[in-house]
Amino acid sequence: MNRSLISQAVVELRGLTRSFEQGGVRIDVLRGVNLSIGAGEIVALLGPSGSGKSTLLQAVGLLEGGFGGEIVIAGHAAEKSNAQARTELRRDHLGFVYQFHHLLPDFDARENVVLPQLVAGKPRDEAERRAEELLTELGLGERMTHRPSKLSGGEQQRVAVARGLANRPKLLLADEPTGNLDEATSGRVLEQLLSLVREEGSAALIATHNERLAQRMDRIVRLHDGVLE
Ligand SMILES: Nc1ncnc2c1ncn2[C@@H]1O[C@H](COP(=O)(O)OP(=O)(O)OP(=O)(O)O)[C@@H](O)[C@H]1O
Repeated sequence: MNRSLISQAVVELRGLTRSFEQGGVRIDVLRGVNLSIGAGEIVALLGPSGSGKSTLLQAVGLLEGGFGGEIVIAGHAAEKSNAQARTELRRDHLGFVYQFHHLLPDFDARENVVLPQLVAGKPRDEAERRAEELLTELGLGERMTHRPSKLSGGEQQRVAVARGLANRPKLLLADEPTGNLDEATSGRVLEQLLSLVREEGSAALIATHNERLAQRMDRIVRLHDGVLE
């Protein structure tokens, strides 16, 4: 990676560790993970089941405590921040897409993309324009007023992608974002996610089991024995 990317890193992990107790046995899942992701860089996170991909994404997403080491988000030392500051870092810099869409069932597709923007303080008309632009880009122009239950699995995940990007995050975190879709749909949705993330200029860290699609990203990192290789 060149120097300009390092200086603009959206996330830097230094010596990240995490252990869990299972049945009285301590498991060291992350054993000193180092990672730097530059602005606009799309990184595939690979590793066998149980290797700690979700745990790593939770650390970067500032969703849980209990980690050792340093987590720097857009130049801010997150592991030293209090809960309020971490919430602000999450809101201002990070977007999320999960394996299961987690859309709000009582709201239509557009409103699901509008709501996080309102929470971030954007005026409603602007938030609606942004939601419509993203959903149209993802081929959901005709589906904006559908509730999640009236959408296919692939459509639901595309709405979740739009929601994850709605606040123009510097970094999109995606944990097997198409893991619950059949292979053909998964491929199409991941293609769309990648092209939209590129267009938007966000960086992304995407956990996936799909080696073929991982090859299309800027870089592949692999979790093995608790470290990245
Ligand atoms: N809250 C927890 N308490 C105890 N053990 C946990 C907890 N969260 C994760 N683990 C353990 O940490 C290890 C890594 O889990 P993680 O979900 O991060 O792996 P993963 O690579 O995302 O797996 P998969 O590809 O199957 O989703 C597993 O052994 C898991 O059982």
